[in-house]
Amino acid sequence: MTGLLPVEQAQARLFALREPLPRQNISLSESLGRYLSDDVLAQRDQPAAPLSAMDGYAIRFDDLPGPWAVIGEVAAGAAPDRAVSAREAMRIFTGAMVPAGADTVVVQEDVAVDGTHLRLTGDGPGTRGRHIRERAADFASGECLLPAGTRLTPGAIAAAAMSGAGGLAVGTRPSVAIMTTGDELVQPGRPPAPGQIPDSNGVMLAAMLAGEVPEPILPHHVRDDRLLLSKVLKDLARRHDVIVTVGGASVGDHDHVRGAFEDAGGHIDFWRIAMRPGKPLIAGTMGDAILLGLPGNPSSAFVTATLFLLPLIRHLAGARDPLPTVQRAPLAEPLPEGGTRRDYLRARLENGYLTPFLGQESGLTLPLASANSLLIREIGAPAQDAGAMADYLVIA
Ligand SMILES: Nc1nc2c(c(=O)[nH]1)N[C@H]1C(S)=C(S)[C@@H](COP(=O)(O)OP(=O)(O)OC[C@H]3O[C@@H](n4cnc5c(N)ncnc54)[C@H](O)[C@@H]3O)O[C@H]1N2
Ligand code: MOO
Repeated sequence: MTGLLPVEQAQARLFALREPLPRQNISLSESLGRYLSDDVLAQRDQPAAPLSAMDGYAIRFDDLPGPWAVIGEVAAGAAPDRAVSAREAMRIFTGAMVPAGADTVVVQEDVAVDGTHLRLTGDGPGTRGRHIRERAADFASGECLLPAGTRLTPGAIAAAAMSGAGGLAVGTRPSVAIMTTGDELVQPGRPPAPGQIPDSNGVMLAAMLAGEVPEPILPHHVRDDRLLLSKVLKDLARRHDVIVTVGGASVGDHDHVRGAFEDAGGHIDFWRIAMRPGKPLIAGTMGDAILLGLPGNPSSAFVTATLFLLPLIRHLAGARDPLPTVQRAPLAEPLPEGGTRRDYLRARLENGYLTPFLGQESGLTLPLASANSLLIREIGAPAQDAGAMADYLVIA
């Protein structure tokens, strides 16, 4: 089929429509899901001094098997008030600084103490340095812990906090509007008249974006009226960085999104992608706003949102790797030859094997509820046997 843009080219053109948004400073508690503007460099060694990993006694390994005189105590958060000399031990707790002179911790389960007299009753530490967290074992000052563009997960936020940061510079999140189109749509929960269906794409897209935008998005619905669509698009373009439309992207007499967008002064950058589902995808700009026009079929909307909408939002928010990661797994069953567009088959990865669903029509909604993968079939790919390796994207 001619005139269809390959997926990677379309993604590159989409990202080229606008630079990532400016940076902003935020606190760590607000940073979940944001993308770092700068590398996070450690401002300190972690730990900054050798620490005990257990509750017990700090000793010199060479003094084993004891006995020892207990000369004092050190708890987490305090500095030891003296060093440990030959045949001396200091009571120590998990996370406490190891006193100078000591090089090993013997756990309290392995000793008996009587006043200040300490003796070994168990196996003891075995090796020098046992139960001690060495200085900088986690990371050293100056080390790059998280490169710019990293998504802040709970673990990454913990590393940033431990590095000494109290806040972070991250990319601003784009403001996104979702607009559903189609006279056949009724709000979920309302009874559809003959010929009508519930609007499932609006809530689906809002849910897909939930981790990337500050507030839940309430979709706008607009009838198949070119003039009205044009007015709404113009208004949304003034107020948002990204307008996502769904439906009306194809060639039917009631498919008005491209026309209405141009009427409103928008410029279409590309239309139609060599993918199935999702062929009629539209991308364009109006001022600084980007239009992403998704096809209306539920599976087409889902797949194009996975491959274009979420990556665009991540790109604008400063992500280093905005695209979904391609994984590989063996097929549970044989696959026929690939077609003339790249296929993204709704599939399930179970026990390490990929099974595409029987129903791949893009109008189906139910497969989206049970799919956890999109199995990728390249244009014209040869037929494959069960067990052959295939590319897929994780979607759940
Ligand atoms: N003659 C041609 N017809 C079609 C072509 C083509 O190349 N030539 N392309 C087909 C392909 S591929 C797709 S995909 C669809 C996309 O069409 P639109 O983006 O214009 O979408 P609509 O026609 O508005 O709707 C398609 C389908 O999806 C349902 N829909 C729409 N919005 C929602 C929603 N918010 N929630 C749930 N379902 C929705 C709508 O009722 C239709 O059934 O065009 C093919 N046609
Ligand atoms: O592109 Mo459509 O999504 O093939 O049905």
